[in-house]
Amino acid sequence: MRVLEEPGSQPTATPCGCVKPALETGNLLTEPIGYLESCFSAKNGTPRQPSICSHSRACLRIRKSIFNNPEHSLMGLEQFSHVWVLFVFHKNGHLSCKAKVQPPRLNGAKTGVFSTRSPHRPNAIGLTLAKLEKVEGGAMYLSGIDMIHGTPVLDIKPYIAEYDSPQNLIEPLQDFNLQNSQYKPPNTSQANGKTDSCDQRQLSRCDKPQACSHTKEKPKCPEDRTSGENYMKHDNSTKIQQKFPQHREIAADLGLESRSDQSLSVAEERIGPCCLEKSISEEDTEKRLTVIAQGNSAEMHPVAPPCPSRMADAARHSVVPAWVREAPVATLEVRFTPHAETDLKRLSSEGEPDGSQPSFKYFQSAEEARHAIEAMLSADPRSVYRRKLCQDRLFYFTVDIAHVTCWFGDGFAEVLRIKPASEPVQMTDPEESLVSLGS
Ligand SMILES: C[S@@+](CC[C@H](N)C(=O)[O-])C[C@H]1O[C@@H](n2cnc3c(N)ncnc32)[C@H](O)[C@@H]1O
Repeated sequence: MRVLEEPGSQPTATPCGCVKPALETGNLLTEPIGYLESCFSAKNGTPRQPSICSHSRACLRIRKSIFNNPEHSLMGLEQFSHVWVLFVFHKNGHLSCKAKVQPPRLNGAKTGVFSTRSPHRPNAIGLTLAKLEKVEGGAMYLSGIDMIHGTPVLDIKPYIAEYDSPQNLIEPLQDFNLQNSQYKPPNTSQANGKTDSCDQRQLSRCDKPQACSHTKEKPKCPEDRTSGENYMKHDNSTKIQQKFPQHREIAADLGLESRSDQSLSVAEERIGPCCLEKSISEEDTEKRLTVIAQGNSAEMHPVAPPCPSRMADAARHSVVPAWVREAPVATLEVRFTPHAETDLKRLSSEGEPDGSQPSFKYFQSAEEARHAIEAMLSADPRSVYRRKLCQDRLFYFTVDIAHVTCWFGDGFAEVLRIKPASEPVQMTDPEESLVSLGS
């Protein structure tokens, strides 16, 4: 194997004579394409991953200093449902990082920084998969985010399941004989030595059935999502998980359905939609999976003898260490005191004098705000330190215009008070106006 020599860190001179950090050395000078307007104003209480709170919303406006016509850069993006957001953890406080970190899920134990999603890494770059709600001019509206207000965004890329998810490989692996490693081409065009080009793959999404029949889902034509009216109040009821209702039922049948969606997604990811379908389509109704309850998590082991398709399924699905799935802390029950309930109602009706319009900037209703608060708290947003040593301390966070005060007891979080956020969010980019949170 060729060893790559580390290039010198000398800056290179461009033809025009100016000195720029060299791309070749990886010394990239970044310039944010925009600064995120997010419903989270501070790190405290912000979900640790985007999947935790589907109602969390944000807007990204492409800066005019990047493109004269920002809307040109977003052309075509509205045809995608999800985007990767690359951003800077600008509120890390410092640049240094450690080789080993303590992710909250490991409850104090250490692991290598590159095996985690820790914000503290050599290059403070974050990666979030967000739902793209709408594109409007030079702005895109996102949901399911875990970044705070003012986060500098470096890049946006469309999420393409066919490229980005092992579960969605274009070529089914059923014909891949794992024992003799002989690959049988799945169709004639490939048998002729031709493979689909990237462009063909993309175009085929709408025109013809996809090769992978995992989800039994009909391919969808992208709808024009530029025309919606008000993004921030967009109906966000369609969740990705709803694409697999049959899997939900089966998982429930297997005793995996839980109050949160966590165990189910574990089931789906562990054995995959294909396996789940197979386990009931076979006449033998004996459960082919053993469910071993471990605390609040469920682990599944296939007990049937491995068959080629099962092995192919295993090869197709991604693998993660157990600690990622087995949260050391239970999902918390979230309660609101009567006082907090009243606060929430008052806050949501303060927008209009007659109380007809909610005053939230990102949430559509008090109910949605409530769901978001529940989602954030049930995932226990406290640091390991706080969880272990400051159990009895009050916990505060701000989401949208709500400043939430709560406390944690054994297995629950209780919201005590919700008042209007008083601190306006500091702007990161002075040239551009961001949505200001707070009153
Ligand atoms: C664990 S990181 C994961 C981010 C991303 N999904 C990833 O995997 O790279 C998410 C946490 O980063 C913190 N965070 C979000 N935006 C930040 C920012 N701009 N600067 C520093 N920390 C931030 C919040 O505390 C949030 O809970």
